[in-house]
Amino acid sequence: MATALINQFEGIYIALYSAYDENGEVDRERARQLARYYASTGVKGLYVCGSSGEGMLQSVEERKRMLEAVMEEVKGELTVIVHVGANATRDSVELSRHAEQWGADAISAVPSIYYRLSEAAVENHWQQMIDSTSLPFIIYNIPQTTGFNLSLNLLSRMAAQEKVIGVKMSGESTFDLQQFKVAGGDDFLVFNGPDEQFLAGRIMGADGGIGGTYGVMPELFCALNQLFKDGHIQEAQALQTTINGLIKKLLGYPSLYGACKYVLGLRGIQTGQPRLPLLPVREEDHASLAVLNEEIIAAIARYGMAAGGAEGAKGAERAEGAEGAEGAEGAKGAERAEGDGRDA
Ligand SMILES: CC(=O)N[C@@H]([C@@H](O)[C@H](O)[C@H](O)CO)[C@@H](O)CC(=O)C(=O)O
Repeated sequence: MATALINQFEGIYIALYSAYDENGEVDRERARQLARYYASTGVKGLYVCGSSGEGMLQSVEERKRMLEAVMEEVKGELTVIVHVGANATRDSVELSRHAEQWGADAISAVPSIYYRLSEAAVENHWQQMIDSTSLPFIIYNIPQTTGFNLSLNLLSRMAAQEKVIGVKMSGESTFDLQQFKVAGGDDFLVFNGPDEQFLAGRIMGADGGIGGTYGVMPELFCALNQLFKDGHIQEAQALQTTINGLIKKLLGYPSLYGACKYVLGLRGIQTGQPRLPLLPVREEDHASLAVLNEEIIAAIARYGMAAGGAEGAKGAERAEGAEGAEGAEGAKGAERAEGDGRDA
């Protein structure tokens, strides 16, 4: 039963950006288009309204609209995990029930933020969500933004419940990740959070990853995951290095989400600007982001996902630095894809 759960949920999940119109309102059509975009990339699923999805900046109704659009588009095709974490427990419970009604596969939540809560308060907050549906629950541990450090004790208590199937580890310590995997047991899912450490997380016991930058390079993370699964660690390390070069550039902009959303826009997938206080992308960054988009597309082409996961990735490592024909094709593809698809 639990092994079946590991098989059902392990893999690569896009921490989905939310889709807004030009006035910053949740845009159902755009959300559907965004979800559709990922359906053919090889990812396992989507993580909706999490950090990258700005769930904490949205009203309960907006979060419901985002999820509904996603479910309308990819229900049954992709595994959908919904972040239902909110400051007020009652909002989280409402979102949990809504997620179940719409057929989501699992719910997940950070602790309530702002108040310095005791462990007992956070445990109760999560428990209310767990008890409100029959859905599996995945703890979202991201201490650097919530200020709450999930203890091994609380994790172990929670993991003892059948409905608590895993934890998303967005802290930077792979030691913590490993300790949580050991405490939860082989049947307990652990998702890597920091995209820059995906391979490290996998080596230390993660069953997959949930990440925001996956959104602009899902194929690369799928290839990386496959390399790890096939035991090609050297090739995997080379690909993680390539990925990190791209992530480093994305992190160099004042707004990571703005940069990623703009890159998606260049591919014809419009999601609007991030919501304030997250900064919008600056006009002066448009040109360098267009170049970065081409680099990403060229890397995807080099890693030959169309030619098939690990095989393509191995070939890409051999071609690295040699300016292979695939790379040039990828860059041309990027030019073709550019069109007029930019955010206003
Ligand atoms: C702290 C943080 O936001 N971490 C991100 C990463 O995807 C992160 O953006 C990436 O590693 C770049 O640093 C994810 O762990 C968050 C996430 O999955 C989410 O959006 O819910």
